[in-house]
Amino acid sequence: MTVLVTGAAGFVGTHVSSALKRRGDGVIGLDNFNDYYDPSLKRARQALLERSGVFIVEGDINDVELLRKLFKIVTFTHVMHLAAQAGVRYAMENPSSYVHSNIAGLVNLLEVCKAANPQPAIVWASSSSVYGLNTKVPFSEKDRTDQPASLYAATKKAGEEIAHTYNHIYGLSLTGLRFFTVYGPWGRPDMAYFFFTKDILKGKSISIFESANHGTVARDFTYIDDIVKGCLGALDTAEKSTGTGGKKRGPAQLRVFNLGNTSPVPVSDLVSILERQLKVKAKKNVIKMPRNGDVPFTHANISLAQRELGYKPTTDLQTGLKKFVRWYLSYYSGGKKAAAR
Ligand SMILES: NC(=O)c1ccc[n+]([C@@H]2O[C@H](COP(=O)([O-])OP(=O)(O)OC[C@H]3O[C@@H](n4cnc5c(N)ncnc54)[C@H](O)[C@@H]3O)[C@@H](O)[C@H]2O)c1
Ligand SMILES: O=C(O)[C@H]1O[C@H](OP(=O)(O)OP(=O)(O)OC[C@H]2O[C@@H](n3ccc(=O)[nH]c3=O)[C@H](O)[C@@H]2O)[C@H](O)[C@@H](O)[C@H]1O
Repeated sequence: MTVLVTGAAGFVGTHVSSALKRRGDGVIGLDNFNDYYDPSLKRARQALLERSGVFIVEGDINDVELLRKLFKIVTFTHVMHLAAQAGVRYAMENPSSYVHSNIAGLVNLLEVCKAANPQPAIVWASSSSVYGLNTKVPFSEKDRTDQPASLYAATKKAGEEIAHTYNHIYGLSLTGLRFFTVYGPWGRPDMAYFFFTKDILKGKSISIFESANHGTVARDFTYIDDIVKGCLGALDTAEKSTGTGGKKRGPAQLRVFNLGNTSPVPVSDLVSILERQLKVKAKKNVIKMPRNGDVPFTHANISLAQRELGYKPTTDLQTGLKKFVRWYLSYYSGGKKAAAR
C-alpha cells in the first residue's frame, strides 16, 4: 500500500510511519510542525523517520492546493489521518485551533480524497474522549457519545459525523479509531505521564486530580506499540472506497473501533510507578479535578477491534512506562542526537 500519513511528525504518526516503512509500504508524511508543543521534538522525530527513508512534506491539511498536488503526484491507496489539535485542556485556551485542524482540516482532506481517482481508503484518529461523562463501563462503540465534556471531544465526535456523510454521499471507505490515552517513547510533552516525569526529576510539585467526593481519576493507558498494531490492522482490513472522482458507485465501508488496554489505572498509581522507576519521590498535591474538560475515568471494551482487526494489546503500564523513562532519560540527558539514532 502507499499511505499518506498526516500528522507524521507527531507522536503516533512517527511510530505508525516507521512501522509501515519497516514492513515495506510506501509512506509520505504531511505535518505543519506547529508549536503546540516543542517543535524541536517534531524535528527530531522527522530526522529519525528520514533515516528510514520516510519523508515529511511540511504543510497544513487546510492547504487545498498542496493536498491536490500531492494526490496528483502520488497515487495513495490509503490515508492514515492523525493530524489534529490534540489535548483536552488546551481547548480552553485556544478553541480556534481545534476548529482549524479537527473540523476545517478534516473536511478539506475528505474533499480532496473524494475527488481523487482512485479514492483512497481512510483510517483516522477519533478519541476515547467522545464517551464524555458516560458512567456505563467499559465503553463500547454503541454507547452514547452525545455528551462531550470538552471542545476537543466535541470536534472528535463531529469528525465521526462528518465521516459518515462523506461515506454516505461519496462512497469513501472510512475507519475511525478511538485511541485511549496513548503513551510511550517520543511521546507528547503536554501529557501527564510526560510532564510528571520531567517535574519529578526536577523536584517540582505535580498535581494529581481527584474527582468529586475524593474519587480517583483513572485512565485506560495504552502503549504506543499496541496502538500502532491497531492502526495497521485497520489499514489492512480497510475496504476500497467505491466512488471515483467524487461520484459514489456503491455502498462503502464505515467503521469505528476502541483501541485501549481494558485495564484503567488510577493516576496516583501511574505516579507511584514513575517514582519507583525514576528512583525519586514526587512532590504531590492532590487537587479536585478542575472543570477543564477532563473526565474522571476511561475504560475501553475492545472486543470489536479484537474480532475485526485482530487487535490484542500486550504491554502493561509498568512495562510501557519503563520503555518511556528509558527513552526520556536518553533523549533529554544523553543528548537529543543520541536518542534520535
Ligand atoms: N496521544 C493520545 O493519547 C491520543 C488519544 C486519542 C486520540 N489521539 C489522536 O491521535 C492523533 C495523533 O495524536 P498524537 O498524540 O500523535 O498528537 P501530536 O500532537 O503529537 O500529533 C499531531 C500532529 O499533527 C500535526 N498537525 C496538527 N494540526 C495540523 C494541521 N492543521 N495540518 C498539518 N499538521 C497538523 C502536529 O504538528 C502534530 O505533529 C490526533 O488526531 C489525536 O487527537 C491521541
Ligand atoms: O484518550 C484520549 O482521547 C485523550 O487522551 C489524552 O488525554 P488524557 O487522557 O486527559 O491524558 P493526560 O492529559 O495525559 O491526563 C492523564 C490523566 O492525568 C490527569 N491529570 C492531568 C494533568 C495533571 O496535572 N494532573 C492529572 O492528574 C488527567 O485528569 C487524566 O486523568 C490526550 O491528551 C488527548 O489528546 C485525548 O486524545
